Amino acid sequence: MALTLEHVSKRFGSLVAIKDLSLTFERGAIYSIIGPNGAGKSTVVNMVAGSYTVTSGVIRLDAHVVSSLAKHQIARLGISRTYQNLRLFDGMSVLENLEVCFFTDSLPGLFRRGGHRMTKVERLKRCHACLHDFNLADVAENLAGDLPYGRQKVLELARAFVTDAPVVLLDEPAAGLNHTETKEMARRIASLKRSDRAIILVEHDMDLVMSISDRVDVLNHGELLYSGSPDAVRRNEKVQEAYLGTAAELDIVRKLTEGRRTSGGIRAHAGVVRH
Ligand SMILES: Nc1ncnc2c1ncn2[C@@H]1O[C@H](COP(=O)(O)OP(=O)(O)OP(=O)(O)O)[C@@H](O)[C@H]1O
Repeated sequence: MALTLEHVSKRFGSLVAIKDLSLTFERGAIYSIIGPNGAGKSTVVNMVAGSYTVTSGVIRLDAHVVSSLAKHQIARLGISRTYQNLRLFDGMSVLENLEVCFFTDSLPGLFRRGGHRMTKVERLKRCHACLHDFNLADVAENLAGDLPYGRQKVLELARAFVTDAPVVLLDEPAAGLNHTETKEMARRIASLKRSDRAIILVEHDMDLVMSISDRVDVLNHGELLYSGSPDAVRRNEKVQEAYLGTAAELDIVRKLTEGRRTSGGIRAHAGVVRH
């Protein structure tokens, strides 16, 4: 039982963002997709979640072809996600931000469990358990927009898990976090690994990626450059050449600028560090 990408390609006009990509993600593991800026990582997440259509190929969740479904149908099947940039409802409370995840009819892209409409009591019980698990119970009634950035990232994470989705896509969960918060985020994500769930993350922080991933998939120019265990990826010369050398340099920049809030993390593009 798995999420599979079978010969998936994505074009934006003349640009081939993803080229003939085939990957399988089984439940019970944490996967990371890494690669240079523009490699196609977010495009993969966006295709799986239904934000982008595929140009060719098929994406399946078990027996379901998800690549022909709308975003809210995919969410309902059990694929939830976070975004590179926070997408919380700032004017709603922390608790309400979790509650809305159960209504996909009115809010496409958010998740309602397998077509079963839970009672309000069931939903609230689940949300409160989630607040407790994610250490957010003390701010349940606060406005999401009033939380410090680090806790907003935790809330965003909690939203992806509150509905118990079997596939969770995390797009740069550590973007903009300082070193301590990033370590805490890594610990938190690792603790969310379960035999009935696949966690797939796109992340530039190599310490986080290497410390929690069961498998790392390296993309370069929209193609799979290498796939393997963190150790194997670290040792691979092609990966070092295409990405990890740059990532190590970036890590130095990140540490120097640690704790500064950014919209999409501190990332390099053609040698330019963006804030
Ligand atoms: N909606 C879009 N329209 C046109 N081009 C796009 C769109 N989304 C992505 N692209 C292009 O597709 C390529 C892959 O982009 P993508 O965002 O998937 O890369 P990435 O690996 O996630 O990069 P980053 O690490 O910077 O987030 C890039 O050349 C990007 O400019």
